[in-house]
Amino acid sequence: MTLTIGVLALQGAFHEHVQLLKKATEQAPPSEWDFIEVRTPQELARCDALVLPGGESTTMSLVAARSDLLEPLRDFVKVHRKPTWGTCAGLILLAESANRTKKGGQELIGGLDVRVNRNHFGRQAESFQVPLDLAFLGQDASPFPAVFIRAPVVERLLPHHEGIQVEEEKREETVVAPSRPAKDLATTASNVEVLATLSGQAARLATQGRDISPEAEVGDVVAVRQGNVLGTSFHPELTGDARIHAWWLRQVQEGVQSKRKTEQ
Ligand SMILES: NC(=O)CC[C@H](N)C(=O)O
Repeated sequence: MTLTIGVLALQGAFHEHVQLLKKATEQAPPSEWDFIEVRTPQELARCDALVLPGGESTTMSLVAARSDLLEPLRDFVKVHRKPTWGTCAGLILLAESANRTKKGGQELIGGLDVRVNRNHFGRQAESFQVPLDLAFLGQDASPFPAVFIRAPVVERLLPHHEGIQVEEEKREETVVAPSRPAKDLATTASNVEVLATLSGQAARLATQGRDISPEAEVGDVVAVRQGNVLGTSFHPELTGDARIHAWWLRQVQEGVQSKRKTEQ
C-alpha cells in the first residue's frame, strides 16, 4: 500500500517537514511512502494525509486563496476527513476561530473546534525552546525539544457546532472559518483532546521571567487532536527529532488501512 503524504508548500518550513517525514519512516512500520509538496488542488487530491507547516498563517491563507486551494483544503479536512497536522501557523489555519489576526481578518480552514491566540508568547526575538512531556510518545519517552516561534496557544476549546461563537469584546479581532452545512458537521468528530500543556513554570523559565499570561500557571495548551486533525503550537520540523512525525505517520497508516477495509 502506498501512502501519499502532502506538505502544504505555499510558504514557511515545508522543506524541513518533508526531510523529517522521510527520516521518520525509519522508525515507522514498513510501507511505501510518497512525500509530495502541495501547491495546487490537483496535488492535494493525490494526498492521503497532509501537513501544514509553520511560517506565517496570514500569508499562507492569502496564497491558498489565490491558488484556489481554500475550499479544497476545507473539504480535505472536514468533508473527506483525511489526517491533517498543523504546526504553529498550520495550527492557526486549522482552528475554527483565531484571535489577534491582522487587520482585515484572515481566512481559516478550520476543523479543530478551538480558538487560538496568535503570537501568544510575543515576538520572534522571544522565541524559546523547552523540554516538553508528550505522553503519547510513550511512558518512558524523554521530553521533546519543543521550539516556540511567535507561537499560538489554544486558549479555548469550543463546544462542537459553536465554533462561530466569539466573545463580544473580541469580536472585531476574531475571524471564523466558514461553517460546513449541517450534514457535514454531523460527520465531524466531536471532542477536542488536549495532548500537551506547557506549564507556567516552564514557560517562565524559557522566557527569562517575563510574565506570559495569567492562565500560564495552569498550563498553556500547546497540542490538541480532534478526530483526524492534529495541531501543535511548536515546530517539531525544526529539530532533528522525528518522534512526533513517526507517531503521526503510524496513526495515518492505521487510519487509512481501517478506512480502506471498511470501504471494501
Ligand atoms: N512560527 C510560526 O509559524 C508563527 C505563526 C505566526 N505567528 C502566524 O500567525 O502565522
